[in-house]
This record gives sequence, C-alpha cells and structure tokens, in this order.
Amino acid sequence: MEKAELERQVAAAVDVARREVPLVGSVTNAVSVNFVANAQLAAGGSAAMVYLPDEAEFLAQAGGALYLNLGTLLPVHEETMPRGARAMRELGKPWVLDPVGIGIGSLRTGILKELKVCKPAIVRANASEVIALAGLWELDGGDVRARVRGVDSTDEVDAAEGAAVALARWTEGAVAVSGAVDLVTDGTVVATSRGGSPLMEKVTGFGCSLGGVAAVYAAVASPLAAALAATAAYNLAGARAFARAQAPGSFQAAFLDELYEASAADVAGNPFDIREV
Ligand SMILES: Nc1ncnc2c1ncn2[C@@H]1O[C@H](COP(=O)(O)OP(=O)(O)OP(=O)(O)O)[C@@H](O)[C@H]1O
Ligand SMILES: Cc1ncsc1CCO
Ligand SMILES: [Mg+2]
Repeated sequence: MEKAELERQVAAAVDVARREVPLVGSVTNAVSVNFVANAQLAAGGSAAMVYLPDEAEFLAQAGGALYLNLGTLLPVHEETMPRGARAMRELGKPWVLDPVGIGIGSLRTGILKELKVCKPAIVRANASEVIALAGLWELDGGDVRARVRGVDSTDEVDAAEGAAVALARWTEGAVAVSGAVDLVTDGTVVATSRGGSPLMEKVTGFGCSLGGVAAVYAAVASPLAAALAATAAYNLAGARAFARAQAPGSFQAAFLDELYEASAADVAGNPFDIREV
C-alpha cells in the first residue's frame, strides 16, 4: 500500500464518520465509560453504552461497529462480550477489542479465549497487552507471561511488533499498539505514528477512548485506515491539547476540544511512517 493512498483513506474515515454519524455500541469499563462516549461523539459517532447481553446484540444489529473493553469485568460480561462479538461476526460487521488487564483473573482469561474465533476487526491495546493476547491465542510473538502490571504497560511498543503482526494476520484485521510512538499494522504493512503527550499516561482512559474512536472509524473505513485514523487523531489532538494545558484535568478537556476540532486533512497529515512486513 502506498503512503498517499493510506493518507487518503485516513482522511476519508474522519470525514465520513462526521457526515454519517455511525451508531457504535460499547461494552466498556466503569472507570472511563464517560470519556469513551465523549471521545466517540467528538469524532462524529453516536455512542451507546450497555451491559446486558440482549442489549449488546441489539446494538450489533442496529450499529455500524461494536466496542468491547474488558477493563472492569462483572459476571454479566461473561455472556455479554461473547454474544456481542458473535453477533458482529455473523453479521460481517467490525468490532474492536481492548483486552485491558489481560492476565488478572480467570473470568478475563476465559472470555478472551472465547473471543479468538470472533476475530476483532481491530485490537487496540498497549504493548504488554498485545504480547499477552498473542500468547493467550497461541500466536507468534506472544507470551502469556508478558509483564502486564494491572492495566499499564511495562513493555515498549517495538517489542510488540511481532505479536501485533501475528494478531492482525489471524484476525485479517488491524492491530493498534499504543505508547509514546504508536504502531498500527494489518499484517502486511506497519505504520508508526508520532505525537501525543506524556500527560496522556496521567489521565485514565486515553487508551480506552482511543479504542472507542477506532470503532467509530471502523464503521466507515477498513480496519487499517480506521486504526490509523484513530491513532493519528489522538496524536494530533494530544499534542495540540498540551500546547493549551499542562496538567491532567484541563489537559483532558482541551484534548476533547482538539479532537472535536481536528479536520480530516489535519489527522491525515499527522506524521507517520509506513513499511512492509
Ligand atoms: N509518552 C507518551 N507520549 C505521547 N503519547 C502517549 C504517551 N503515552 C501514551 N500516549 C498516547 O496515549 C494514548 C493511550 O495510550 P496508552 O498506551 O497510555 O494506553 P493504555 O495504557 O491502554 O491507556 P488506558 O488503559 O489508561 O486507557 C495513545 O494515543 C498514545 O499515543
Ligand atoms: C484504571 C483502570 N482499571 C481497570 S480499567 C481502567 C481504565 C484504564 O484501562
Ligand atoms: Mg488500556
């Protein structure tokens, strides 16, 4: 894929999302559910957050994409997550997985194992979670003992490239690995995207909301274009927000404003490199 073609697709994802306002259902964690919904709205989507199995299936039918984030699991999620993902798979629609906290407990492990065959269009996670998920799904580059410490990453993004490529080849979708520099791959090309701010690690839910925004773009674009569009939008808005606010609370508010105000050309023009793998 040519870089210019990918830039064109990224710009189209941002533009079409704003014009079509796709409905995106989310089953996400209690910590950042509000931030996820607000980021999805800022990117042009229509957000709906649910917990119950039949409601996830309803949103699978009604929406353009579904976002599943395992951050704060409750017993009900044991049914809701696989039923939502299966519905999307059967409908041939994209869904996005954030395997937050992979390795913490047996419910999480059980749900994540079940989700393998449902093949998420996009896996969005930090480096440690990507390595651990590839390990759990027995793919190259994976390691179930990856140093996931709670929900924060202890690995560098580069170390997760092999796992990310293997995951993308399994799902035939895309994987977005977040960190100081972000890596996005569809298993044939690897794109690295720069920008953002270290303050994004000092506000919870930047990764979660990035996944939610990737789902908005996935409703209107290919997995690779959607994953890169969300990643680039976050790097652009994060850098611009830091120019306006240098402490966590005001930074988060400035970020939402910048995400809302970023044009398709701005997002597509945020610096990235691309190479074949
Ligand atoms: N040091 C950094 N410099 C620039 N941007 C960063 C930095 N760390 C994280 N980011 C950005 O923050 C966003 C979230 O990435 P991060 O790796 O912190 O996700 P996460 O650990 O899953 O977050 P959470 O679990 O709190 O939602 C991404 O857009 C990423 O580019
Ligand atoms: C802090 C935290 N704990 C579970 S989910 C979550 C949000 C960031 O992933
Ligand atoms: Mg996370």
